[in-house]
Amino acid sequence: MHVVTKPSPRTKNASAPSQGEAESDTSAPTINTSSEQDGPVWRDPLEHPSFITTSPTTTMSQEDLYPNSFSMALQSPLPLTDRGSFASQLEASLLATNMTAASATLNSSTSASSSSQGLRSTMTSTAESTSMEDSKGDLHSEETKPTTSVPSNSSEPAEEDKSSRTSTDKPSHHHAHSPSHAHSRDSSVHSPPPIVKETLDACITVSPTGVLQVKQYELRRIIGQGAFGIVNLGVDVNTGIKYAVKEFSKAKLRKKDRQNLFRLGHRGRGPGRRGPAVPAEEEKSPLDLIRGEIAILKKLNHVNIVKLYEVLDVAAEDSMYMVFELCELGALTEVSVGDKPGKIFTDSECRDVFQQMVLGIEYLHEHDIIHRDIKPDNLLRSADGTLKIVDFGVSEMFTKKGDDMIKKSAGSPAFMAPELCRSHGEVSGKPTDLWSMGVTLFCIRYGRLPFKSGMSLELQKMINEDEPDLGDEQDPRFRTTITRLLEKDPSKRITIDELRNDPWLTDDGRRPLISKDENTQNAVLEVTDDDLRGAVQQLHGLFRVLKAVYKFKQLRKSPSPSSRTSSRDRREKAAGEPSNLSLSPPLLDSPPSEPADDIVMPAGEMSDSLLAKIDALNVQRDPEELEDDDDSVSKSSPPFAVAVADQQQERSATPQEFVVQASK
Ligand SMILES: Nc1ncnc2c1ncn2[C@@H]1O[C@H](COP(=O)(O)OP(=O)(O)OP(=O)(O)O)[C@@H](O)[C@H]1O
Repeated sequence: MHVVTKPSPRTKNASAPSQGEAESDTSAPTINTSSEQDGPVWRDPLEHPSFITTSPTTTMSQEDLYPNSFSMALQSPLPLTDRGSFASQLEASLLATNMTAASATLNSSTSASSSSQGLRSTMTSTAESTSMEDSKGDLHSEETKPTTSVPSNSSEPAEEDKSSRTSTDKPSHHHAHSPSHAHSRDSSVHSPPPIVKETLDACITVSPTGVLQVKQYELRRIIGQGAFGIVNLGVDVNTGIKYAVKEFSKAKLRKKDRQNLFRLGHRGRGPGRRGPAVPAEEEKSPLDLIRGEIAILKKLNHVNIVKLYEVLDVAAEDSMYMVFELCELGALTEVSVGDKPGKIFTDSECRDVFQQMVLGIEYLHEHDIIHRDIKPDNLLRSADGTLKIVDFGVSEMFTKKGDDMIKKSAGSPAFMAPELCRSHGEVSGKPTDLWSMGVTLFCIRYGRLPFKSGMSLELQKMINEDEPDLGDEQDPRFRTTITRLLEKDPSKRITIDELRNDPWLTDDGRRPLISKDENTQNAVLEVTDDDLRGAVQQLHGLFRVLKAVYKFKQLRKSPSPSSRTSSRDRREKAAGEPSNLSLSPPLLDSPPSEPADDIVMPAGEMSDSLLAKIDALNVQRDPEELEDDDDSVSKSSPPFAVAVADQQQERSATPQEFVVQASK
C-alpha cells in the first residue's frame, strides 16, 4: 500500500532533472558502474575518519580519502585519544559532541561473501583497523557489482513507479559544481528543489541475497548511528544512485515526543514554535513525529545544505526512513576530546570550509531558520568536498520575519553560546549559530575546543567568562575574526553580513563570497501551517477508515504493537528466511475498487497464506526489549550523546548498547 503525497502546487512546477542529467551530474550521488577502473570512485563513508569511533584506540590512515583541497592537511594521522584518561575523555566528549555514538560506527558488512550467508549486519567497531580493511575490501568489491545484481522484488518496483505518479520527479540531483571552494563562485548555487516524496505504507522486502530493501532502496550497509536510529548506505535499485537512508525508531520518537509534550508543550523535535498543534488525544501519524525536520528540509534548496528526497513509513514495523543525499566523505572532522589535538586544517582549508558554512547559514537565516546545532559532526562533505549542513532535528523555523527568539536550549554543550548557558529566557537565535560556527572554526584551526571541561557547570562558566586561547596565532586578521565570533555579548557578536566583508574570510578581498542575493535568491517558499501539517501526508476520510480496518486485522494477527520489529532487527535475523516477500501487507484483504485520489492501492489481495508467511517472517520482539530501547532515549535527555565503554565491549555491543545517549 503506498500513499503518495500530491506535490504542493508550489513545487509542482519544479522541474527535476532527468535521470540522464542526474547521471552526468558530478555532484549527484555517485552511480555504480560495472568497472572499478573506469567508473567513478565511490568513497566509502566507513573509510572516512568521521565514521570511526573516537574511542581510545582509533587508528586509521587517512591517505586517499580526500580527493580535493583537504588532501594535504589530511596527511597527518588521525587524532588519537589517550587510553589512560578515557574516563575524563568520555566526560569531555559528552560535552563536546552528541554523536560519538554515531562515530562508534557500525560496520555492517554486506559484501559478496556475507551476502552469500544471507543478510547479516555485523555490528563491529570500525575502530578496529582489521575490520576497516575488511570493509574497504567489501566496499570495493561491492562497487564493482552492477547495482541490478540484486533483483528487485517482483511486483513491488512497478508499484513503486506507480506510487510516484503524482510526484513527477525522479530523485533530482543538484547541479554540478567544481571541487573545493569553487562552488562558492558557481552561478548555479541552487538546483530545482527536489520534490520530497512521502510514502506512508512503504514495503520492506528481502532480496534473495538477504539484503533488506525499503521501497526501491536497497540498504547495503550501516554507515552511522544517530540518536533515533541508524543511517544506511541505500542504493536505488532502479537507478543505482546512492543515498543515505536514515532509519528512525518510531517507539523512540514517540517516547521523545511524549517527553517533549510534557516538558515543552508542542515543541519537540522539529520546527519549534512553527509546529502545528496536534490534539493530544489523537495519535500522530508516524511521520508527524518528524514533521518539523521534514517541513524545514522540504523548503531548503542550497548547495551547502543536505537534500532530503523521500520519507517513508513502514506501517507494520517500528521503522521509518528519511532518504538523504549521500555525503560520501562523512563529517568534516572529529572533535578532539582528549589531550591530543585533532586534525588541524590549513589557513586556506579553514577559509574554504568557513566560507561554505557562511553561505549555508546565511541562506538559513535569511529564511528564518536557526540551525541550533552547528558543529563539525553536522558538517558533512560530499564526494567532491562540498560542505553540507545536516541534522535539522533541533532547528527552529519562524513565522514572523525578523523574529528569531529561541527559548529552549539545544545543541551540544561545548558549542553552545554563552547566552544559552546562562539564560532561561528567550534569546536571539541567529547569534547563537554564529557562536557555534566560531567554535567549529576554532576546532578546525587549532585541533581543539576553545572551552573544554568534563563538568557541565565548569564548562558553562568557561564559556561565559574565559577568553579562548589563540596560542601564537600569527594572522591578526584571523585573531579578529575568531574573537568577534566568540564574542560573549550576542549583540556585539559579528553578524553574517559583517562576515561577508571580513578581511580574513575574504583574504583581503581576494576570495570574495558570491553576493547575498545570489546566495539567497532561491527563496525558501513561504511556509504555511498547512505546509507543516502537510509535511506528512495526513490520513483522513476513507483512508482513515481503511486504516482502522487494517489495524483491526493486524491486532488479530499480532498480539501487541510492541511485537513490531525494526528493519534492523529483521535484517539481523532474516538470514535464511524466505526471500522476496513483502513484509508490509496491503491495506485490506479486498481493497476497494475505487481508491482515493492520493492512494495507490496494492495490486493484489492479502491471502491468509501470505499473512502466515509474513507472520513467520515477523521476528517477534520482546515487549521489554522495546521498553529498553525507549529507556535509551530517556537516558538521553541531555542534548548530547555518546558512547562506548572499552574496546572489548565495543566488539560485542549491540547498537543500542553503544548509545549512552543522544538526542536533542
Ligand atoms: N546524508 C548523509 N550522508 C552520509 N552520512 C550521513 C548522512 N547523514 C548522517 N550521516 C552519518 O550518520 C551518522 C548518524 O547521523 P544522524 O544524523 O542520524 O546522527 P545524529 O547527529 O545523532 O542525528 P539525530 O539526533 O537526528 O539522530 C553520522 O555519523 C553522520 O555522519
